[in-house]
Amino acid sequence: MATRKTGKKSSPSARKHRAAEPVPPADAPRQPARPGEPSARLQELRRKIDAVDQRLVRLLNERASLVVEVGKAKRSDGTPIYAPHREAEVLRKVLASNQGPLSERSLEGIYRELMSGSFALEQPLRIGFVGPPGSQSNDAAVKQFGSSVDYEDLHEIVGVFTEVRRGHVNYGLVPIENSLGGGIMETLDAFKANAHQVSIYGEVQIAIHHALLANCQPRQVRRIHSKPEIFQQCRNWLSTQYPGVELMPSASSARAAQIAADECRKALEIGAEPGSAAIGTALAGRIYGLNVLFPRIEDDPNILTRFVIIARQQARPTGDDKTSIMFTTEDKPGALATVLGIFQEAGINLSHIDKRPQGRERWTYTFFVDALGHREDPAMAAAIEKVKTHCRELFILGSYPRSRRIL
Ligand SMILES: O=C(O)C(=O)C[C@]1(C(=O)O)C=C[C@H](O)C=C1
Repeated sequence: MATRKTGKKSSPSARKHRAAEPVPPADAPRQPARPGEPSARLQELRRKIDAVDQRLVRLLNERASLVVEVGKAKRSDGTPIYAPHREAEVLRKVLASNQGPLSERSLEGIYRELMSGSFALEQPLRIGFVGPPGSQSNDAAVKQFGSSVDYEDLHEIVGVFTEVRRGHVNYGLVPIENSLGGGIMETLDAFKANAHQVSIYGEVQIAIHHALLANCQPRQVRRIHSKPEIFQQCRNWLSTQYPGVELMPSASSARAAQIAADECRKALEIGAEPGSAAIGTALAGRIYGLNVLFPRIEDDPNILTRFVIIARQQARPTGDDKTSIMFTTEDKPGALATVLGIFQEAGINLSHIDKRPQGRERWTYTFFVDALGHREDPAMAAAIEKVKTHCRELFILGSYPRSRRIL
């Protein structure tokens, strides 16, 4: 109810007769606002946004109250806090109901952050990643789990497996395949050593973008730090934009950002011109205090890295899943073809295959395949049982929702 200057509340009839503040129609000639002053139209639109925000805050907290109850229910029946099948369902329903103008990418980003907040309401989560902070893996973890969980730099891929296995982190995120370089052998080897205790619980596809980061003007750049393979991925851009610059190899793009920031700071302390830059993620720029001079300088804008989320739990079916299987075949001609043929006969599509030396006998291999479907699907379960009869060893690394979007 409106309150007049006296503080008394006005009666509905009195309000009815008070001349409402004129709201110019959308197509009215724009009243020239005083310099620096928003126009009447802009002010009215902002008032409407404020009113919508009030409703949104109420709805978000209504949703959060339900999530608190979800957390209690999960604790009483031991259901995992992070539920990728439910996350996939929430995102699918939300995006299906989106009529715009908000883009799907924006709406997904909002909901990922909303679900990150849910974790904080249900139970604080710790996510292990391969650092240093600002690495591509850190960028992928934050894009997947949002800002309301704790992150722990476990330095090496094998360290993420170890800490997930020990329960020191709830989930881990490790790179498994890059569209340029293929399979990440440290991850494949880590699965060979941990297949009993760690499962693949989800997957994340990240578009890899490299930015030139520095605290100086573009023309002042004299040396650029980064990983050798990142210099390769930006070779054409570097040769046209910075043909004479000194390229300084570093162990990681995040470390490169740290070094460039330190060199810039030392130069400024002695009054010298800072000339150090790094190629890394925009996240690394934010962490180490470097500006993005040029975003997306990679020669190929379609580089993707696929990460897997590892856990001590198994993900439930969603109807759109993948099953990753690791196996060594018998040492006889055509053994691998026989295994692949079993999936083909079962009408199961294989989306990925990779191999690593088996490690015990020379020229024997451990194979990794991704089959479309969940291990609980009858056709998949039957095919896997048949494949086992042609393998020395077979481990199901995990069944999990297929990643349908690139973050
Ligand atoms: O429904 C659940 O299991 C929740 O934990 C809630 C919720 C959500 O915010 O919608 C949060 C986290 C997810 O992994 C899935 C969904």
